[in-house]
Amino acid sequence: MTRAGNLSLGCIADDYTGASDLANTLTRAGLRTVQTIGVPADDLALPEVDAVVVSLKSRSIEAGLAVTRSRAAEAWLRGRGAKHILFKICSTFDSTDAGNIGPVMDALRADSSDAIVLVTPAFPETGRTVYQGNLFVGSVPLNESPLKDHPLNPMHDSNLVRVLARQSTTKVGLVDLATLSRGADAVRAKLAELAQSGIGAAIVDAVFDRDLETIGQVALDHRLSVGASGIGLGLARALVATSKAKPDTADAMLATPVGGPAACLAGSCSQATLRQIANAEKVMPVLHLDPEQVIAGRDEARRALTWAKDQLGSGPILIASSSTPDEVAALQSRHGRDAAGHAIEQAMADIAEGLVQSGVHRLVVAGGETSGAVVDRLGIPGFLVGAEIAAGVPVLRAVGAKNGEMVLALKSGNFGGPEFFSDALALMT
Ligand SMILES: Nc1ncnc2c1ncn2[C@@H]1O[C@H](COP(=O)(O)OP(=O)(O)OP(=O)(O)O)[C@@H](O)[C@H]1O
Ligand SMILES: O=C(O)[C@@H](O)C(=O)CO
Repeated sequence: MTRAGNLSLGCIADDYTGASDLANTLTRAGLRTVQTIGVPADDLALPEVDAVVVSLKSRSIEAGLAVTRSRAAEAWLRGRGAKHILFKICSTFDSTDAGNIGPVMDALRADSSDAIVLVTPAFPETGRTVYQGNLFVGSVPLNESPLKDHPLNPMHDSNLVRVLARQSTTKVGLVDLATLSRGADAVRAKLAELAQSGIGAAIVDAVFDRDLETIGQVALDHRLSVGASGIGLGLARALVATSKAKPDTADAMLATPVGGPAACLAGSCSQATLRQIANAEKVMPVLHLDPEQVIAGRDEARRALTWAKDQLGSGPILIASSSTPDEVAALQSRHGRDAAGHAIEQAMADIAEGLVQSGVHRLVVAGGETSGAVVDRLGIPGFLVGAEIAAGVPVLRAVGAKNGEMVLALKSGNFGGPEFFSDALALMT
């Protein structure tokens, strides 16, 4: 292992599951990639890589703090030679009018001196496409998708030009699909025209991977871009095509099994996760936390750990806090959105810590904020990217962890097929 040196690509992800989604995409496209948790300490030994994804937990924190943390990550990545930085946001543009996509983009743009920033959350492999600036989740606009009921950032507007303009100090424009279809030079010309008229950020339409390839080529002319794994794919393909990075796979680094008991934790309340939990009930013991009791104190986490210790010898288990949108809304109206979310995240972190102390070294976590709380508590500094469980969700091998060898899967709430928990455990040997 050597220190990461001359990076082709530096990435700052606003949550941990999003970071592993991006690290997965970059790895599959041929970039040797490592995911770090927070800005790495100087003595963290990292393998020789093309890309580093610094995972932050900055999606739902106060905007000023998100800016400060993102800038610290930016400084570290630029210091390792990264010429281009991708600020990785959620493919469903998770944010509020207070941020944090706009404020972080504005700060990183000021640092990069780019006249205009390309922004696209499109990730066609998972059904996220952008047309005329409107984000679609599968066949429906964002504001009609399950994201309208998100516990932390309900999305009520699918027009990203408007959404981003409300959060940013710059004017926001659009590069539409018709321009994209005319190729990289047409996109360059459109961006120059927008920049000329004082527009500092452009939502870029993308429906197919070929659109992302065009966007990736153009983005490399700039020092900063903003988007989800789709633009990561475009950037990676452009870097590999121009031989700025060597095609490789991380599989060789990840060969040795970890073994031992396995557990799953679900804090995501997305429709996809609720369905995956229902299916897991058929194949493993599932404990549903009582969210009221979680908020009342730490006894609920202790109850869950006692239950888990009795079960772990017989096979994998799942512990879930997840509830339906109506139940989430009722809990939030009694306790406040942030207080409820924070208490449940900390209970999940308590449970994860107890599970690892009981010998669990294979852990699946569903939900970005939930994964952030868990990984922080376990003190894991970084991950190598292994096999792909589902689009956007790889097996992760911890590096430099104080708890010894561990494999994890950090699942974005909306990702994975109906049998995700079993699919993950089958690959996490
Ligand atoms: N029963 C519940 N009632 C209210 N809030 C809950 C409940 N269960 C979990 N939460 C909170 O809801 C939030 C879920 O966010 P999280 O990021 O973990 O999942 P997600 O948004 O579905 O995933 P992603 O960000 O990857 O799309 C967390 O703050 C979690 O603590
Ligand atoms: O882009 C996505 O949808 C995911 O990587 C994510 O960030 C969800 O939290």
